[in-house]
Amino acid sequence: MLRFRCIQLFTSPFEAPFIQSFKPHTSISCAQMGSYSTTSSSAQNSPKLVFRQLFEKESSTYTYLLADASHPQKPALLIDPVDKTADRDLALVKELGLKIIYAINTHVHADHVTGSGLIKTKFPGVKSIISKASNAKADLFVEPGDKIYFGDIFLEVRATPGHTLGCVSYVTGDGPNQPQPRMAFTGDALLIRGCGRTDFQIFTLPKDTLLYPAHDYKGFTVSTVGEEMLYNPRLSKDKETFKNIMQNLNLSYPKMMDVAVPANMVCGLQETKSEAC
Ligand SMILES: N[C@@H](CCC(=O)N[C@@H](CSS)C(=O)NCC(=O)O)C(=O)O
Ligand SMILES: [Fe+2]
Repeated sequence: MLRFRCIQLFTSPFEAPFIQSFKPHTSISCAQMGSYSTTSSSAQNSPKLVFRQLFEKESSTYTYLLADASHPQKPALLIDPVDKTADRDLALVKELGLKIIYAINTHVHADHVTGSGLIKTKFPGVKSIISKASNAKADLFVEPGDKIYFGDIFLEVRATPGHTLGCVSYVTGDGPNQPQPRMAFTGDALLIRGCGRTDFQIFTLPKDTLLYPAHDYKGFTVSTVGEEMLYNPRLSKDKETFKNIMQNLNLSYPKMMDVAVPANMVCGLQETKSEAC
């Protein structure tokens, strides 16, 4: 049975929150690394993706900026913004002539405070998004299978459990006018040649899907599903070996844990509680 959910349908998807939910989950698809923009070759009016991979060095966090440059209003979103680099990211949004509409988190981070709340105080029209299952506060809650539109481009929400409660990945669409190859923003579920915890759902995506995690501790910037299936030293092992590796990581308690988690449950602005979310 197909269930369709649409939160606040306005004249165009980016002018207001526009999230569709299709159950059962329909398959999706987009770009490349660093500074990237692409136009689908098949249709003249197809969306043009603007893509930037941004880095916050204290927590080794990647923030991703995506926008639909073909749309007159150039709607943009940030995935996993960090409070310390929110101003830098917003300055880039302005320089590129984009309109930020969403601040999205893959999960409640333990190592840094999200920039969502801060971004919303500077741009009150921006909606924060996180998964419903995370139990964190936000303007919009997504579930696996939901589609988040910015202009004519969308991200599908994919459940990628294991790292934190309700942690999800955001995957670009595979519709006829969506940029190719697909891109998966994996949060901490899958790191390049590593993982925060496992997520085998990522490996059901096409092998040329570009993988963009929330962190990198070794200098990598992008990988593919095919590469990680072959060379990820954790996920290429059998289940027992994997369990053994993960039980013996001996990672230290994240320095920011006691500050970051409570703050990230309320959009990054703990003092003002829910108002900023
Ligand atoms: N030392 C850092 C925390 C490092 C850490 O625990 N990273 C997490 C992702 S952030 S929740 C992780 O899952 N790492 C996996 C790995 O293999 O490193 C700090 O103190 O902040
Ligand atoms: Fe994390």
